[in-house]
Amino acid sequence: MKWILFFGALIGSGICDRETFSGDQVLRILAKNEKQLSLLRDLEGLKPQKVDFWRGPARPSLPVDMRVPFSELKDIKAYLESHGLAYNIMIKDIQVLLDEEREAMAKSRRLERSTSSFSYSSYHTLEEIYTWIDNFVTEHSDIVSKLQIGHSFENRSILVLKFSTGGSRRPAIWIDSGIHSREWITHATGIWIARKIVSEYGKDRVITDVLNAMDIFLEIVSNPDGFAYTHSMNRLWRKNKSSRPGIFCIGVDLNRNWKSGFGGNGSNNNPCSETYHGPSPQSEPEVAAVVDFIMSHGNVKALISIHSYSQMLMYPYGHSLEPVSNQEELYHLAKDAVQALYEVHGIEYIYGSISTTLYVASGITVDWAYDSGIKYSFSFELRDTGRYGFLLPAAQIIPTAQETWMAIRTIMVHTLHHPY
Ligand SMILES: CC(C)C[C@H](C(=O)O)[C@H](C)S
Ligand SMILES: [Zn+2]
Repeated sequence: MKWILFFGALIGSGICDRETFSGDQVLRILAKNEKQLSLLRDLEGLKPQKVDFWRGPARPSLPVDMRVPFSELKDIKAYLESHGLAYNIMIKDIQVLLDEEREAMAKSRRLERSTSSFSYSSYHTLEEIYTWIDNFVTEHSDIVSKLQIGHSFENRSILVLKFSTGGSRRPAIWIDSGIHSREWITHATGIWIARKIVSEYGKDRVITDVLNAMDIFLEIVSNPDGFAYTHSMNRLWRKNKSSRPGIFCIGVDLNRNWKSGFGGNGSNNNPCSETYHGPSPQSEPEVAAVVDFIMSHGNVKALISIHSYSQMLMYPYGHSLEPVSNQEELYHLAKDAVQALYEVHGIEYIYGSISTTLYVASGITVDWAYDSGIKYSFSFELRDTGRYGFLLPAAQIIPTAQETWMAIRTIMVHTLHHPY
């Protein structure tokens, strides 16, 4: 009984309230050389957290975006200045953007309730997305079904939409979004793409051909625990919510927990790091569920894993600078996909292999997919390039989804025309 009173008091006292970010800033730093990059890396994974990399230290030519808590701002700016690290302020006060985002969501929710229609140009909670999935599947039961491929660490269902016009174990395309929970634009894009697939079947020759020959699997919320947490407690949470005895910090970076290159450079064995790889490959139920599903399906021919932000389209490897065997093909396919994306709203993406375009990252989804025989494996980094970062305004959801769709469509049709 005592414990209930204690925890009740704790919650009542606001100690367990949602994290706020008043006065927190996102600094963009241009490191001139490797030494300066390592000075930035030294700030990673400290407890209490001194900085949160939104775009981690990669190469001198790529800017580093770093969220700095208000309480650390003075010290961190002094540290940067003392080491000759030039920076500018990308976001002056994170909480202002968060308040605007929450206000927009509340307004949209009121409208949705009154019109009982789902707004594709708004962000939604986990419960709203799961309800939408059930309604969507009911409405399009001729072509869509809902699969539960497992449960998250906190025992939430892990759901996948299957788009199929028949056959059995047809060659398939896998798309996932939301593996990093704070990348809200990816879930919203996934929802829009689901509706686009059903609306284009029978209209768009390309999509009709794809779905007459292949199945599409779409996992919109790949990290349900983390996503729920971004709504309830910490909007900027990236990892899952797993905890283990004796480990002080919560969560594993689900995009470092895959077998290929596990534990290598570009992942961290510090549980307090945002890129903590976990105790072993596939230790996390959210990753193990996808591995089991794809391996037992055995006929997935393309995998697309959607992240934000930076406006990049990349292919393996992340864990190595070595080119993959069909690098030429992936390069040209990425080029065509990025061109198709550009033609929608004039948004420019860069493209190439992960390790040479962004940074070395080990234990990532697309490296595992490629090494498991899925030769058309891509990772998207959606909008923007840092003006809003993970806090992309909802007004950009539909334009982002429209352009991303054209790139994904390009990859799908290439996969259809190049069976293997
Ligand atoms: C393919 C990888 C490198 C994606 C990347 C990450 O997981 O760090 C995003 C920046 S979140
Ligand atoms: Zn990500």
